[in-house]
Amino acid sequence: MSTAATIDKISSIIDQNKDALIARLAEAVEIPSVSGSAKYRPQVVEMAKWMAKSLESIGCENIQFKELGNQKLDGQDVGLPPVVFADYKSGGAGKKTLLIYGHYDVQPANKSDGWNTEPFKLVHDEKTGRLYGRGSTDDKGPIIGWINTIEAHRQAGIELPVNLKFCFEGMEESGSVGLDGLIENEIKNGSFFDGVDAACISDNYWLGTKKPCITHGLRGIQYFKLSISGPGADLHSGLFGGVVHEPMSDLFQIMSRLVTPAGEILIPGISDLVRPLTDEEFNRYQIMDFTVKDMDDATGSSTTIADDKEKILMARMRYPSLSLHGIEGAFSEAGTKTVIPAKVIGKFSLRLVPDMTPDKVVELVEKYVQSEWKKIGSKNTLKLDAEPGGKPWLADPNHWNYEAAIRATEKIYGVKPDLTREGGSIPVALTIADILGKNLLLLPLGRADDGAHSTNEKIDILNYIEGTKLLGAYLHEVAAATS
Ligand SMILES: C[C@H](N)C(=O)N[C@@H](Cc1c[nH]cn1)C(=O)O
Ligand SMILES: [Zn+2]
Ligand SMILES: [Zn+2]
Repeated sequence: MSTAATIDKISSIIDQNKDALIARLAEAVEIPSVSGSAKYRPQVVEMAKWMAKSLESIGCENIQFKELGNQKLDGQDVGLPPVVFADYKSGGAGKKTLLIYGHYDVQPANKSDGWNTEPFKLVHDEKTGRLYGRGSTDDKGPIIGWINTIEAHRQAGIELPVNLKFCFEGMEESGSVGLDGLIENEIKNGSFFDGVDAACISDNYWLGTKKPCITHGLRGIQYFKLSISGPGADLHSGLFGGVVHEPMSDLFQIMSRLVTPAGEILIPGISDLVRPLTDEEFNRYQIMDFTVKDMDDATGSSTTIADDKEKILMARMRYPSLSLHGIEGAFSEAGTKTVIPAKVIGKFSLRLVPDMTPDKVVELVEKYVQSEWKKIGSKNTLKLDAEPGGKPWLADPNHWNYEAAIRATEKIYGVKPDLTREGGSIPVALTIADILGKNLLLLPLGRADDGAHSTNEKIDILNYIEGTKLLGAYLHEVAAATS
């Protein structure tokens, strides 16, 4: 059978399976595998077991739970969720082997954050053809897409044209703690990664809502927690307002000196680390199929800082950013409590681009925050904690892995995909690319307006089903590619 006929046959089985594939995603969404909170750790482990069971059901072998030890979280000592390794051995000599990475953990979600539906229940909106639920697009839909496509091959009696090695982690949304070390150790002492020819991750999004893309870069991330404490307990502002240095006023001072409302990072030395823009790179932004409206649709507003396409694209893909995320310990409920919080923790992060490194960023931020703190002259105590960082990643797209993904996209969607860089971060990407020394590609399923990390996260059924077909088509195009 020709590659095109095989892809058609697999695609028609995926279409027939549609309801079952939605039910599979629903099962996964119902497990609240939130990695960032100690309270949900048992559910993250439950999700690892669910993954292992699903991988076994489609014929994977050598399924292993790689334990990573413990971590301190929310003041407790909790076990890290395991990394799930599995092999899909297709048999037959001379087949390529692909490493597939994904994550089974999710960001936190509460209905009270502003969700229209229960976040850990997959809700099918028949009118729009959308599936709402935490993890639907980030990253449960995509990782289940791999399972779906293998299942369709087995049902069609078509051998997979490549061997697969799966690496699914449960800590991606919380800094991928322990994963780099595990991979390094496995390469030194184990054999799981032997024979890998290239790698693919499906864990990002199209640039807009209509046109697929493939992605050759990610920003890195460095997250900070800035604690300011002073009074021995929360105080009455009538009795102590104007009398003591207030932790919250100090924190606002420091936080407001990190970034301007126009997004300019105020920390000296950061912009010097950014790789200069070349004409060739600028040309890539000019030809990307993207409008300001696409960004407005994705944000549900007209609030872009820049008004032209190239500046918006570069702000997301090639420049660093600094975002303020929240304040722990501050009064945040409805009503008018007149309290002076005794301790507040400001949360902020920087997205990193080539040639920034987490270590260098931590050094610059620490130096700046300490110097600003001295200027404030408060008697309170400041402590800055840096979370584990993730480096940026940029790949050369002139590789058979990318050519295969382009052809697969053309077959499924009938268009040549945009070649993009992603603004988000996948800390392990650089490890896979550098330590394994193999080409890595990002092949997204979801759209820009999916609301990953946000309220009402969704994946369109079209993206989930066509995306499942795309992953299958990609495997066939990889097999057909001349390396
Ligand atoms: C791009 C990927 N789907 C994702 O959302 N990654 C997270 C990773 C993260 C979260 N905290 C630390 N790293 C992201 O980019 O925020
Ligand atoms: Zn993700
Ligand atoms: Zn995410």
